[in-house]
Amino acid sequence: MRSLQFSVPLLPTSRFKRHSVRCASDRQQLFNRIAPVYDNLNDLLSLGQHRIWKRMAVSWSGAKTGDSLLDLCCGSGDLTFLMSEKAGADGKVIGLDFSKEQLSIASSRQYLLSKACYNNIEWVEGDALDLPFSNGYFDAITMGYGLRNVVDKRRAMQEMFRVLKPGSRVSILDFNKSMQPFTALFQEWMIDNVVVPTATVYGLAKEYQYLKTSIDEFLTGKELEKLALDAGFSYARHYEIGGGLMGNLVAAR
Ligand SMILES: C/C(=C\Cc1cc(O)c2ccccc2c1O)CCC[C@H](C)CCC[C@H](C)CCCC(C)C
Ligand SMILES: C[S@@+](CC[C@H](N)C(=O)[O-])C[C@H]1O[C@@H](n2cnc3c(N)ncnc32)[C@H](O)[C@@H]1O
Repeated sequence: MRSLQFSVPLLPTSRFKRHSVRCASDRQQLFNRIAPVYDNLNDLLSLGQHRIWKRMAVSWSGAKTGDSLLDLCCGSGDLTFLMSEKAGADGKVIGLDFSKEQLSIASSRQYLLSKACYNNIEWVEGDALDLPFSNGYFDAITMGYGLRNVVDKRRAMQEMFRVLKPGSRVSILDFNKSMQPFTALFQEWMIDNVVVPTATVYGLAKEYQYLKTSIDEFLTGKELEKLALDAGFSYARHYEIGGGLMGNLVAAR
């Protein structure tokens, strides 16, 4: 899975195997199962809007040419590819995920899309709760639809803080747990009446029903800002996007 164009100081990967995987293994299996349809369903269900939200997330990360960048919970790589375009040939990008199936799709997309700058990408199978990187290594981090899915959000935020350089930013895109009753009801209605019925066609009803539970159990924008400040970030601001259905937390170390 790892490409060998450049070498990032990875800590021994056995750390990944020792921690968190077992308790997170249901989620890992869920993301392995949905991998074959994940990209198509995102385009269909969001009417392509997720591509705009992802561009916004990358722009908020402050990533620039020559940077060392990290895309956490990269899945099939949408944000990693956008980060790769920002970093350019002199930069490097790591896409990290714990789902082998998602990483395998990401890696084949890298090959099929065959843009020269994508040579700066390395795919790493690993745990967002126990990052195999040294302190203060990255110039910017993105995480798209990942924080809601990790079993320990506080730990994930602490790990992002640890591997970021002082002054650098993390940009975290996810569903917004809205405080507006109409937005929250509309979001729930969309999942019950559009998302789950569509996923049912592919035999993935349960996997997409999980979306609703995970949003219920997620944090509001204000709570996310507090989580980041508690983890040590000096600045944190949550923006509602996509008509309030989505949110993006920007935090600076
Ligand atoms: C981007 C989408 C889903 C990502 C996604 C995230 C997860 O954590 C999952 C977990 C388990 C299974 C699947 C996923 C998963 O696919 C698609 C989002 C679609 C929205 C629910 C609906 C968007 C509605 C509108 C078309 C947007 C209108 C915006 C307008 C500006 C008001
Ligand atoms: C909804 S997908 C998002 C994929 C991609 N970032 C995007 O925006 O389309 C969530 C991803 O988080 C990954 N994930 C969840 N918990 C993780 C963890 N503890 N460590 C690494 N990856 C994790 C899953 O395997 C899955 O690929």
